[in-house]
Amino acid sequence: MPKFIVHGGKRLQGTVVPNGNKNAALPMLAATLLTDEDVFLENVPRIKDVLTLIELLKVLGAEAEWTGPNEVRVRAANIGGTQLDAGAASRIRASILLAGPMLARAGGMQLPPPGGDVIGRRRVDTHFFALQKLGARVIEENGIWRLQSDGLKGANMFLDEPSVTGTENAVMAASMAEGETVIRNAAAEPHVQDLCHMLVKMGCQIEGIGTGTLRIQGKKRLSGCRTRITADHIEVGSFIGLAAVTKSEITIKDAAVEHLDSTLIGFGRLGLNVEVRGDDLFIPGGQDPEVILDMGGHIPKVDDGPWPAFPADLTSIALVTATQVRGTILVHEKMFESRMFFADKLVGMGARLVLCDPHRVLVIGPSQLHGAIVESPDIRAGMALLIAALGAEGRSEIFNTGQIERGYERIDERLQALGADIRRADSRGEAEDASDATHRLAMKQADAEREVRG
Ligand SMILES: CC(=O)N[C@H]1[C@@H](OP(=O)(O)OP(=O)(O)OC[C@H]2O[C@@H](n3ccc(=O)[nH]c3=O)[C@H](O)[C@@H]2O)O[C@H](CO)[C@@H](O)[C@@H]1O
Ligand SMILES: C=C(OP(=O)(O)O)C(=O)O
Repeated sequence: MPKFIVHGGKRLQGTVVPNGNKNAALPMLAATLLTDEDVFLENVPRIKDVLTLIELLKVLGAEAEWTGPNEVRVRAANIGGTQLDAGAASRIRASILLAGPMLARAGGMQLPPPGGDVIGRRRVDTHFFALQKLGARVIEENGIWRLQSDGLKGANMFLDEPSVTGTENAVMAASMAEGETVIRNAAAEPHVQDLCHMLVKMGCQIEGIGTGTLRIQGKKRLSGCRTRITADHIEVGSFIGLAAVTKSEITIKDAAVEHLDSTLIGFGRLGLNVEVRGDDLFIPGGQDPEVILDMGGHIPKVDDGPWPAFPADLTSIALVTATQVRGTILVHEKMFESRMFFADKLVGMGARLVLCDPHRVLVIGPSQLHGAIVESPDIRAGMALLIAALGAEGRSEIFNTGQIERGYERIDERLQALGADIRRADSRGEAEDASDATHRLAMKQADAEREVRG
């Protein structure tokens, strides 16, 4: 099983450029199915989830190739298959994003349950509610969903919660539905906005992008387009946490600062100084941050919520950061039931904190972290543990790196470039798991394709 070996306690220094947003790349790849013309996506992160989704697009009959280190061309001229392999679909959450486009373009598909992070129950009711409102039929048979439609029709709907991927599915289906669709209580995250801007380039009319009400005029036919994925605000937040925990001076270039208000408020409560310089962030080194108390001297919290609130995906990073800040703060992750469980692993590394319940962790900092052997339970907890290891005294081993690499491209190389002592190792004699082997193969294929193209 691959692992990272880290010798922590070193100050890092340098500039890092965030990759394109994972959670935008996935729906935008799914949206390529909405047209029979070429779609070029720029700034696509070369991460495991993206490679898996490209595999699934190919199963459905699309041509897809890397046309640059981070550029993908997809042409879904002839959609052939309408059935996905359950193994591949269950490796990523985003397989469910094929539902909307396949209903719109091919009249349906058979969809196995999606995978994604094991961070608590992940309901899909909002997706099916929205698709049914647009006229789809959903039949569950032996754990597979059969989705069918004889033509989608625009509708006025209020989502029971602003589900991110649920909204994305609804928008993609509505983009080719007959007439107008209004989605109220829609999610408005930067990735939902990126997807909507792409659909507009493809010829669909959408009003209200970035708000909780989207008004979509469906089109019979959408065209190809070229579009760029915005910088990943979750990666930016992760690098802020990295700088804080390792007390390093780091510049984050092209950080899409227009999406960072709530993130900077969250890290601001942790007393961290982050300077916005144009579209870059500069985090001065050697900081000794102290929690900023609420008025009256009350204990503050970093808590998440639907956009534009502090992102749920950054709560794990906020937690590890809080272990290195003077004072007491509550980290409250309201959405997922098990995302905070990795707090125990931080305790094992020396952090002083109390896991109050599945959602709330009270952190009393700072504490001296020491190296440990740990396993990444999910993508963000994995990144938080990697950050902890880089700030800790001594040697750490982080297993299940595949989780981290679902979302962070070449993270070991990028950390090395900042001066981190991290290397990748394979424990000899141990078999790789199936998804790691597929990832390696897909990476090789992508590189070979690139070589052929010169
Ligand atoms: C591929 C992708 O884009 N994944 C993201 C997407 O997942 P995903 O789209 O699966 O997440 P949802 O927005 O559907 O909701 C996630 C969970 O939060 C709960 N919930 C949701 C909305 C709400 O207002 N209150 C609430 O408690 C839901 O019940 C659900 O259990 O959005 C999540 C929430 O930002 C992120 O963590 C994931 O990284
Ligand atoms: C939870 C996440 O991803 P996914 O929804 O793909 O599991 C994440 O990006 O933090």
